[in-house]
Amino acid sequence: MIDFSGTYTDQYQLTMGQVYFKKGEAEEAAVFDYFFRKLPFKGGFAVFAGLETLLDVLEDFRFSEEDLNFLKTQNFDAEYLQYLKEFRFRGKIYSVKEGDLVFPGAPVVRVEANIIEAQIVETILLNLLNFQTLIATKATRMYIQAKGRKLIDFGLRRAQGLGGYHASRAAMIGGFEGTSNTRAGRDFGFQVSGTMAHSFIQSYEDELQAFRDFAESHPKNTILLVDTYNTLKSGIPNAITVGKEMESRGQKLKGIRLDSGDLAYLARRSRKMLDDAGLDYVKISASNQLDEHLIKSLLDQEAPIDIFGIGTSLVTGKPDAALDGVYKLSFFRDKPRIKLSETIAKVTLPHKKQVYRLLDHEGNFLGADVVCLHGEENPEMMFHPYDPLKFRKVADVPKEQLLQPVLENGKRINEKRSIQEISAFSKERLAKLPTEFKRFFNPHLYKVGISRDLRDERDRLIDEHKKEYL
Ligand SMILES: Nc1ncnc2c1ncn2[C@@H]1O[C@H](COP(=O)(O)OP(=O)(O)OP(=O)(O)O)[C@@H](O)[C@H]1O
Ligand SMILES: O=P(O)(O)OC[C@H]1O[C@H](OP(=O)(O)OP(=O)(O)O)[C@H](O)[C@@H]1O
Ligand SMILES: O=C(O)c1cccnc1
Repeated sequence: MIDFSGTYTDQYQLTMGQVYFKKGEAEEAAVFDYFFRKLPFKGGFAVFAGLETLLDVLEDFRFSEEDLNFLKTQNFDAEYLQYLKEFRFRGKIYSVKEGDLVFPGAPVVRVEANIIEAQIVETILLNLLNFQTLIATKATRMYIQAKGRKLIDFGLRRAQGLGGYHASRAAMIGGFEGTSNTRAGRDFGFQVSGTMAHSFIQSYEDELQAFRDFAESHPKNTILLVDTYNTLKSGIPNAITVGKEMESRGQKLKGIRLDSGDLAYLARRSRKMLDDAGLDYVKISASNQLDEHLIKSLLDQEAPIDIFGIGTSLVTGKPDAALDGVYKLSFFRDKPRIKLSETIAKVTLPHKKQVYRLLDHEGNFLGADVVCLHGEENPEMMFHPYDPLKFRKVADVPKEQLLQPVLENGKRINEKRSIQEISAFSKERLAKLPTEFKRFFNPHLYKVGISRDLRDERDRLIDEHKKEYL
């Protein structure tokens, strides 16, 4: 759908690449970590999404003729352009499983590749993972509040341009059951659904005829929009007339949609009118600037709404514009690397690393991940990343290893997982997270600590760098 060839990047990746190439360092091995620093939506968790999209892109990543012709105009050297012509991503990637819950400070993805390859894929990796993780997290927050009601993505028209395409994918991972986005349905294999716009009703002289024609044309999938003129005096009575006519033809009206006014009041009144007419099977759907807070509020008001249609707040991640995920070098030319910062929380963690999730004896999440050196089998202690007074013994706590190889020599190790599989897995993981991390207000802080060996290595490198400036 979108052409993700070589120029879909920040140009500094390519300019740095030329320097490595000219210095003969193209084959030097590097390790980068993808992680984020802050949970969006003041929430207690994030849902990792976008991995399969990234793997699709990386398996096929190359510079097209058009890319190379453009780069010729950007003052790159001819030999380097020849190198880019043959460029393939041949690296290895370790990752948390797509759909899993992830937390600030712990590596979510580790890229091991030669320095040029690892650098060139940075932008696309961040672009895909940051956005889909943000939207899958938002969708999951709505899924939790909807308590089993159906969620439909209506967002394409309100999305930030092409972002709507991947927003629909991420929404499905988060627990949406359908989308109005036909292209996303085509490409990702999930349910596409549609009701009708106000323009359709407006185009008729009377609402009833508009409803009748639609029902005749789409008898298996008729959801009537009832608020164009007057929901209770016109929309619902006309929907009941059409529902009855459909019954006489052996068909069933699927639903009605409320799109303005007091949705709780109107849903209650509509439900009663439909039930009294014997149309208790007709579903009530609601839309109009909804988000997780309004879904909660409507259900707290006991609004009998079966389906929520959500656009803007879902696909834009409102009110958080982006996930702040970053990609940092942790190992290069056989040496651990660190990035220093005035802010201690921003000092990066050196070395190839692994992440362990702490579990209770039933396999539920305890509420902490430990980042350690790759190869540490069972970290014994977990330290707060920068508060020396906070640590705990974790040697006897059951753990699971989160970073698993997913790509080797540029090719997937396992079969591509379907969205349905990823979404189901995500719900399994969500069920393992204690409720205090899922509440809206002041959720419990999920801890991400570091092992003793990793802490010592980081501190040693900080000292080493500091000495240079004494
Ligand atoms: N019972 C309710 N409790 C809380 N929020 C509600 C309730 N009913 C509707 N809302 C929300 O309140 C907002 C109302 O929006 P708005 O002021 O634009 O009214 P409207 O009904 O869309 O008006 P208009 O008739 O001009 O389209 C929407 O976000 C809607 O989802
Ligand atoms: O969560 P939201 O961003 O509100 O997205 C959903 C809205 O989009 C549509 O309205 P629109 O006015 O675009 O079209 P319409 O004429 O069909 O109502 C729909 O009727 C919802 O109100
Ligand atoms: O199918 C719908 O009802 C729909 C689709 C997109 C936006 N609003 C509504």
